[in-house]
Amino acid sequence: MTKRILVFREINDDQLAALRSEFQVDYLPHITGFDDPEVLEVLSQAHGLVGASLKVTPELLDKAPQLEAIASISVGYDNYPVAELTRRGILLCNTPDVLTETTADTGFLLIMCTARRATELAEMVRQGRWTQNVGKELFGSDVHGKTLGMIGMGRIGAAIARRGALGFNMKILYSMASPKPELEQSLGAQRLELDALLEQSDIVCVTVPLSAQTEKLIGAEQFARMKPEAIFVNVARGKVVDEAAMIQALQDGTLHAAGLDVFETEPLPADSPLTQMSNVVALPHIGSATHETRTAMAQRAIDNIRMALNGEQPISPVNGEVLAQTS
Ligand SMILES: NC(=O)C1=CN([C@@H]2O[C@H](COP(=O)(O)OP(=O)(O)OC[C@H]3O[C@@H](n4cnc5c(N)ncnc54)[C@H](O)[C@@H]3O)[C@@H](O)[C@H]2O)C=CC1
Ligand SMILES: O=C(O)C(=O)CO
Repeated sequence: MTKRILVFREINDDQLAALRSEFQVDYLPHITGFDDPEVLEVLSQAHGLVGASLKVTPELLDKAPQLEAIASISVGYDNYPVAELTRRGILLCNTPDVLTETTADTGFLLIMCTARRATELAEMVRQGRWTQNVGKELFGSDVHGKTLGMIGMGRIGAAIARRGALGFNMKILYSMASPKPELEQSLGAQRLELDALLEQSDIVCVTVPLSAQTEKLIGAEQFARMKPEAIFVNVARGKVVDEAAMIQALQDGTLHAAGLDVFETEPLPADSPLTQMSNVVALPHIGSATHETRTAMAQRAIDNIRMALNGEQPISPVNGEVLAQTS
């Protein structure tokens, strides 16, 4: 029997053709949810799912009785009920590593744009408002030589820290439960408790996954601890931050500026105050969005789903316990 896969994120034509040579593929790259009756019909027959950015709930799994595996085109897997998938013997795979450097580039892009006020000033030029030499009131702040505090020092965190230490001569602080001796050695990184990191950093950058433990990890109390001239950057997940508290801190000057790729609600509602603040650089969740990296992520997901549905060990399983159950 040919297995059936629902693909709900755009992939390249050659990748789709390769999948179609082996599986029956329902290609619905533009759906924004699974509620549509036509989508539910496809879901009820699907053995595999390949996609990203849509919430999969336990209730939805009830409507997908054939489901054997999900290959997310993302490294973050907060959209999936992992314990429930494991309980049902459904394998979940993600795309670590292939997006690390591109997402770190985005993190550094946000650091640079926010510190140097690049988007705000580029907008001034575009609108024909550059009528005199830029004076003090529009100066930014240096990035090189400053202190970069990493909340989360995994793959992406370490790649941002490496850019900071080796390219910009920055002092690196990080907060994590366990030390990273190789980064302390190679980057001179120093591990601190979160509060001390917040108090000492010029730039605070979040790269932790969203989980029950990290939801709203950064709120009013944490913003209050930061230096008044501090810049806050989030390339992880919006819900790691108490967004209302961040907006308040930006409005009352407790927080100097923020560079954000991720938000509590995405797409960011047009009436969010964040869209109007000159001290905010807001990007539409483009951490990994380059041609090269999105192609590599889709390929990893395709390899994962092929292997999973053919009973082989996929490259990057999240809930490997499922494999142990079936072997
Ligand atoms: N903006 C974007 O487009 C993208 C966002 N992401 C987000 O970035 C996250 C991180 O990705 P990777 O670096 O590949 O994951 P990773 O698993 O390599 O790194 C995350 C690190 O955070 C640490 N951590 C967890 N809780 C912590 C806490 N409370 N305090 C300090 N450290 C903590 C973990 O121990 C781990 O070392 C993803 O889960 C995803 O949510 C990833 C790719 C693109
Ligand atoms: O991979 C992820 O987790 C993303 O957010 C998008 O690349």
